[in-house]
Amino acid sequence: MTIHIGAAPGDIAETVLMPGDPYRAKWAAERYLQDCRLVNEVRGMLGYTGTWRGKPVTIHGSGMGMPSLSIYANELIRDYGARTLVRIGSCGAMQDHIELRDVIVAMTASAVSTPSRGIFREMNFAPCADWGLLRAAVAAAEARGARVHVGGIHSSDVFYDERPDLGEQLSRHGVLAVEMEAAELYTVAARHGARALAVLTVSDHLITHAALPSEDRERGFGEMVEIALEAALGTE
Ligand SMILES: O=P(O)(O)O[C@H]1O[C@H](CO)[C@@H](O)[C@H]1O
Ligand SMILES: O=c1cc[nH]c(=O)[nH]1
Repeated sequence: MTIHIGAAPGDIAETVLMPGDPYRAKWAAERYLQDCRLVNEVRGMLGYTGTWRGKPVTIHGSGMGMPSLSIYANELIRDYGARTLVRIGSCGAMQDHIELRDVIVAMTASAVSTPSRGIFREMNFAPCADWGLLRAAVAAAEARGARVHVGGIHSSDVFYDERPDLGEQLSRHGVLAVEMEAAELYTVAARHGARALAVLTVSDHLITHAALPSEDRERGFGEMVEIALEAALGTE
């Protein structure tokens, strides 16, 4: 057990899928895993471990925002031995050609700051995805005919953005979408020699203001989960 995870040693698989929403973790675990059991519910941050195609996998919530994700990623890697962490999240599209429910695979994540920012002092560290996971996720997405976009995203500290000028500059520089965790996930994973990737589903559009309801954000993103499972486990 750690401060924030009640799982016993050995209860967490080396491969962990991490949605922000703990109820998306429950939905995905019950839908996709065999022999799935609850391994954590401290603070309501649900985590489940089971198997997918016979391979062990944990699906564990990260909470919203990088400080929350950072706690879980650190404990999962350092205390439970997680080696592959794939975020399965929602995001807001920042380009005209992207549509609701499209899948985004994040090569890199720009951020004003991350909980790891202090380590780098004057350096602007560039958090990046694990290449093998990224390649496998894109292959899985293309094989199923998903509408998939691969590129940079923005990991924001805020959902309600008071700096539209910043988003405009990022859109202008080709950033595909905004979410709130990937930059710290990539940074923590890199620090500990683990593999990380974010596979996201577009839940709302910052240009058109189209948006999906919260029920879809909890239970409507099966394609993303399947792509993440295939990327993390299908190639091992
Ligand atoms: O759907 P999840 O994975 O929570 O991700 C996105 O949704 C939350 C904001 O509504 C933030 O956590 C953001 O990153
Ligand atoms: O962080 C997020 C997630 C979805 N949509 C947004 O606009 N921001």
